[in-house]
Amino acid sequence: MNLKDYVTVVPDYPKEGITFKDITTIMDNGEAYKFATDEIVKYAQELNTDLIVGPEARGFIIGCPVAYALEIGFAPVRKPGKLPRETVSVDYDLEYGQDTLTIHSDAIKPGQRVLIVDDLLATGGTIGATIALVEKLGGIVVGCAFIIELSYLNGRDKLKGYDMRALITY
Ligand SMILES: O=P(O)(O)OC[C@H]1O[C@H](OP(=O)(O)OP(=O)(O)O)[C@H](O)[C@@H]1O
Ligand SMILES: Nc1ncnc2[nH]cnc12
Repeated sequence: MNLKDYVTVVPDYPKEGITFKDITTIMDNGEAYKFATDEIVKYAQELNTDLIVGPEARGFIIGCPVAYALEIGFAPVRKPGKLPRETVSVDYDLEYGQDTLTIHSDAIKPGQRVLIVDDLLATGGTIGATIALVEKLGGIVVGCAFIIELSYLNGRDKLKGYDMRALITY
């Protein structure tokens, strides 16, 4: 299957000059959504993953079915004020803004092999912050998986030394 055929490219969203890659047209096609999930499941198996960690909101859409298929846990990374118990947090930059991410302090057991899953790698800010959160809690980041990588934003340069897998590259 050519997964790229299922991505919808939206010019000038959410701001002029940003070319938005919309994955909802992967998700609303059962075959494409399963194909994308299965590819990440295979990658997670190669890495002997113990736990999936995904940033809100689109990291949940991709990460949760991967965790379900592998019968392992999923730990959510969320924007501030959304997790009810003690958290750790990290500030980060986006392609179009700035934000903070948090995770429950007890979400990861020290030494757990964590695969980080998100829909898209752009500048790498979100994944850099998610890596920092996992490592603060003593987790081992074994890899990062995406549906899409925007290689022209050079996100990988910020994330040297980490194994990365993207299903589609622009
Ligand atoms: O590599 P980066 O430059 O950090 O950008 C990638 C992130 O941006 C988007 O999320 P966004 O923060 O827009 O939140 P959403 O998933 O809640 O829409 C996307 O889902 C990634 O998580
Ligand atoms: N260009 C883009 N398309 C979709 N999601 C994004 N998140 C950050 N940049 C994005």
